[in-house]
Amino acid sequence: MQAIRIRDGIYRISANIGNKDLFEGIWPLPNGVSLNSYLVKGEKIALIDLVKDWDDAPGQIASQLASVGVSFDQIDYLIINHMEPDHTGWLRELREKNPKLQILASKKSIPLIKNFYGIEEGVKAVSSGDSLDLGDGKTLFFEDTPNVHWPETMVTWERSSKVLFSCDAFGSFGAMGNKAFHDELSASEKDFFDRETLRYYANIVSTFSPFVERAIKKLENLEIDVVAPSHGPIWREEPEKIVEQYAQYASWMKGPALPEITFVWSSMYGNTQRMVEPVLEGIRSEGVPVHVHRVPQEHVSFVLADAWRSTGIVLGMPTYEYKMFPPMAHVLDILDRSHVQSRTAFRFGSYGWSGGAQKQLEEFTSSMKWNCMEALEFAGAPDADDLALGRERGAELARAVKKMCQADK
Ligand SMILES: Cc1cc2nc3c(=O)[nH]c(=O)nc-3n(C[C@H](O)[C@H](O)[C@H](O)COP(=O)(O)O)c2cc1C
Repeated sequence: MQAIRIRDGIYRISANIGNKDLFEGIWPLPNGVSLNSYLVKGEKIALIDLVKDWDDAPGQIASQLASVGVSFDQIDYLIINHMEPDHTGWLRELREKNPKLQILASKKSIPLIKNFYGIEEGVKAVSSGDSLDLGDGKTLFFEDTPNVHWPETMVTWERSSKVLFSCDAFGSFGAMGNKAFHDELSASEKDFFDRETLRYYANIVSTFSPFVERAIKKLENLEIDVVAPSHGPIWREEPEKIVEQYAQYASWMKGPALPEITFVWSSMYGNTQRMVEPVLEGIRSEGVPVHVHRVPQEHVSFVLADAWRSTGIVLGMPTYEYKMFPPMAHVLDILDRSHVQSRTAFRFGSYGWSGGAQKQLEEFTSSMKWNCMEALEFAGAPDADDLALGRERGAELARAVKKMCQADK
C-alpha cells in the first residue's frame, strides 16, 4: 500500500489489522481496525503516532514511508499523542533503527516512556500552546486533552493545513483497506463505520465522556479543516460531523439517549427465556426500536454499544447461586465501568426457591442511577398471568422511554 496524501507534505501511513485478535485484549474486531500514523514533511520530518508489532504493522508502515521516499532513520521527530501500546509498542525498535530520533510527548507521558520502553534520552515534554517548526511552512502545535483516553493524551495540529491529528478521539473500529477518507466510502461502508464508530466510542472512550466534552470545548479555538484520527476514516469533508457525533455520544452518558431499548437476556433452562417474546411484543406494540442480545452467546462489546445509544434497558436474568446469573453480572459490570447512567430499566427473571438476583441487581442500578420499574420475578416457569404482565411491562417501559426522550427535546 502507498502512503496517502492528505495535504502537500502530509501523508497518512496506516496499518490494516485483521480480525483474529481482541482490541485491548477484550473487544472483538470482526472487521479489523486501522492503526493510523501521519507523516509531516517540512525541512525536517515528523512522524505522528506509531504502531505496535501487530499483523506486521511495522512492515506495512515501512513500505508506505518508502513510497514517499522516507526511511525510519530519516525521521527527525516522533510525536506521541498517546502512550497506549497500539501507538507506541514499536518505539524501542524504532529508536534502535534511528538513535538520533527526537521524541516529543506530553509531560505526563515522560515517565510512561521510561517505564514502558526504558527510554529517557532524546525525549522532550510539550504542553498546550507549544509548537514545533519543521520548516517549509509546516508547524505543529500541541494541545493537552487529558483522559481522552489516558491521562497523558494530547492532540497535534498543523497550522498551514489545519489538519488535526486527534489520536484516539474521533476514531473508529474497522480496517480501512486501501481507503483513507470518510468521503470515499460507499453508503453501506458509511453505515458500517457509523456502527463501528459508536461501538469504538462505547467500548474504548465512553468512561471518559466528560473529558471528551472538555476536549471538544478546547478544540473550538482551533480552525480544523481535516480530522485525522489514529483509527478509522479521516474526515476532510465536513470534519465538524465527527466532532458533533462524538459530542452527541458523550452527552448520552447521563441519559436520555435515543428513544430505543436494549434488551439483554440470558437463560439456563428456558424459564426466563419464555418471558422474552411477550416483553418484546409489548415494546414493539409501542413502536420503539429494540436491540436484542442473548449473553453469553453475544459478546458484551455489542451489548455495550447498543446500551450506550438506548434510553431503555431490559434485563432478562435468572438467579444463580443466590446472585445474578454470571453472564448478566458481567454485562452489568461492563455497563457500570462505562458509566451507562440514568437509564430507564425493567428486569424479569426466574428463580427456584429463594431468588437473590434482584437484591444484587439493585446495588448496581442504584449506583448507576437507573430508574427501575418493578421487577417481574417468577418461581420456575412463568404462568399465563406472568406472561400477560410481561407484555404489559414491556409496553409500559416503551412508553416511559418515549416520554423521557420527548421531555428531553
Ligand atoms: C447452578 C444453579 C444455581 C441456582 N441457584 C439458585 C439460587 O441461589 N436461588 C434460587 O432461587 N434459584 C436458584 N437456581 C434455580 C434457577 O434460578 C431456576 O432453575 C430458574 O428457573 C432458572 O431459570 P432459567 O430456566 O431461565 O435458566 C439455581 C439453578 C442452578 C442451575
